Amino acid sequence: MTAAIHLDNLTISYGPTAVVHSVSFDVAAGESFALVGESGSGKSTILKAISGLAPDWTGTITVDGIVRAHAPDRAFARTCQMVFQDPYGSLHPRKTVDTCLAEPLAIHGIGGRDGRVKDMLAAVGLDQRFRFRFPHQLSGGQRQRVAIARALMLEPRLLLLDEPTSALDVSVQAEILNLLKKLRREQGLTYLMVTHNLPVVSFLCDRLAVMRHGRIVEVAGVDALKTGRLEEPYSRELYAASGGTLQPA
Ligand SMILES: Nc1ncnc2c1ncn2[C@@H]1O[C@H](COP(=O)(O)OP(=O)(O)OP(=O)(O)O)[C@@H](O)[C@H]1O
Repeated sequence: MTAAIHLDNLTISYGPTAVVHSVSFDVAAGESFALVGESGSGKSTILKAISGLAPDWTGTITVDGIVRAHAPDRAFARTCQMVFQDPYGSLHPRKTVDTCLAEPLAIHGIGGRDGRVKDMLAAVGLDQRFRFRFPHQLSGGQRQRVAIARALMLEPRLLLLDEPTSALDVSVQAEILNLLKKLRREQGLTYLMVTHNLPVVSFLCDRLAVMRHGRIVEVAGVDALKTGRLEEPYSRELYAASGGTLQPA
């Protein structure tokens, strides 16, 4: 089976500095895969390179069977979308929810605007009365629902999720995690997700890669995380720091 995401020997730089070094992994279609590790280890940079926001990379990036070029690629947006940590920053402050959701359809010349906006609001659990509000008239959780709805407007098969709940209050985090779980099940989505939060990985992911200093230290199934049986010393350190009880590797 073709991997939904295939990264081979991926090295990513900002100017003269490489921050991700020779990273390789596959994410299967329908899988939910997490990147975890300390701050600055290069997790977000991997998502940015896949989505075209960090263009200085070498190696191979294949998404849904198509090898990514370095040039902008409009068709890519219909396959794969990114959701950012801060929904306030990612939504235009002077555009209503309606405009924000309809925009991707207009850009890609897709019809059925009204029906699709209404359906997508319902899919992310937002009442239709939110349709003509502006971002500042929404709560943080509602804004993140809008950001997720916008990402799904073009019916992509993959979502790149960059700390999608870490800017939210704890009580709201659970709602958004439940929503992401439901959407993945209903729409057969593939997730590649960056998070600091190991309980989030246990809840939402099938496998994880642990990163440190721009390299992958370990790839493991979520069972190894749930049972405290990660193998590499750094992964075990990270797990213990999050309050987990280690078992023999
Ligand atoms: N636009 C940029 N220009 C230059 N350096 C950058 C840029 N964005 C990130 N970096 C650097 O690249 C490295 C990796 O950053 P990245 O954001 O990918 O880490 P991360 O693992 O996602 O961290 P965090 O968990 O804190 O978000 C860091 O050293 C960071 O300072």
